Amino acid sequence: MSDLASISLSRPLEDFSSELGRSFEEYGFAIIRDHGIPQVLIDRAEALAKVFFALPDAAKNAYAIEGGGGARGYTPFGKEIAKDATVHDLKEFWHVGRSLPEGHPLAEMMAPNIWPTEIPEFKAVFEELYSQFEKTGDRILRAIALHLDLEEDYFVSTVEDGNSVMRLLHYPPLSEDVPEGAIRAAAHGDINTITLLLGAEEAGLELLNKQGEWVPVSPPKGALAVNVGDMLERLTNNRLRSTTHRVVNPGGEASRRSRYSMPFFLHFRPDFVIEALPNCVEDGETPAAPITAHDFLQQRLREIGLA
Ligand SMILES: O=C(O)CCC(=O)C(=O)O
Ligand SMILES: [Fe+2]
Repeated sequence: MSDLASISLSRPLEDFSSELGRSFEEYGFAIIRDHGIPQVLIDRAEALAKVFFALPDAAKNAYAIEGGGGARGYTPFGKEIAKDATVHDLKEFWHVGRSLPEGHPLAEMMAPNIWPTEIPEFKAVFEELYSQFEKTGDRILRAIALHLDLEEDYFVSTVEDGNSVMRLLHYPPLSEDVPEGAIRAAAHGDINTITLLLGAEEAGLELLNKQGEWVPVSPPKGALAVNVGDMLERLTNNRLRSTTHRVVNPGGEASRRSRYSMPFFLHFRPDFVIEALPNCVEDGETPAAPITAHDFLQQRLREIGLA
C-alpha cells in the first residue's frame, strides 16, 4: 500500500508546500483535500458527463474531429494508445480546452471548443469547472515553486493562456471480448506540467513506486489526485519525476460497472521554452535540450496515436 495521506490545501502555503514536496519526491503524486472546487459543481459535472456518454454512438461520433489530434470534443472508444503499448485503452473521452477570445495570438495553436447541443448546460458547467481547476492549479504551482526554492509566483507567467485540457473520461463496463492485454488505461506518464484529477474514487488507478511496485491511488470522495507531468520533470531536470501510472480492469461486480473520472492536464503556454532550471542542474550534468511546450506536446501526441 502507498501511504498517500491527503494534504489540506487550506493550510498556510509554506506548510502545504513542504508536505506536497515530500509526497512528490516520494511518489510523484499527492492527494489534496480542501482544494476549493465546490462539491456541487463536481457532482453537476459528473452527472453531465454521464448524460453525454450515454448518448448513442452516432450522436457522440458527430463530435469526433477528424485530424484534430483529439484536442477538442469526442474521442471514441479504442482510439488512444499509450506510448510503447500494443493495444488500445478501454476508454472514451471528451476534451474541453481554453476558450480564447477571437483573434488571440495563440488561437493558431489552440483549437476552439465545441459543445454537445444535446446538453444545453454542458458549456456553462464545464467552463466553470475549467476555471476552478485553473484557480486551484495556481495555488498548487505556488507551492511547487516554494518547494523548488523559486519565487512563489514563478509559474504564473509560464501557464498564462496555457494549453490546459480538461478530460472527461468514461471506461465502459468490460465486455466479454476484451483484447488480450488491454486495460482501461495502459501505463503512461502524463505529458503536461501537472495533472489535477477528480472523480477517481472508483478503484483502478495505480502508480508505479520507486521500488517498482504498483500501488493503488484511492482519493476519498471529492479529493484531488495531483501528479507531476513530463514537462515539469524536464523543467526540473528529473528532480520531480513524472510517475508512471495506469488504470487496471476490475474483477467481479465492478467489471460490470462504468468508471468515470475527470483529469485536468495543466499545460504551460505553448511558446514557453522548457529549459532545465539552473538550480536543478548539478555540476557536470547535461540536462535535456530546451524545447517549446508546443513542440514537446506535438512530439508526444504523435507517439500516442492522437496526432
Ligand atoms: O482515470 C484515471 O483515474 C486516470 C486517467 C489518466 O491517468 C489519464 O487520462 O492520463
Ligand atoms: Fe494519466
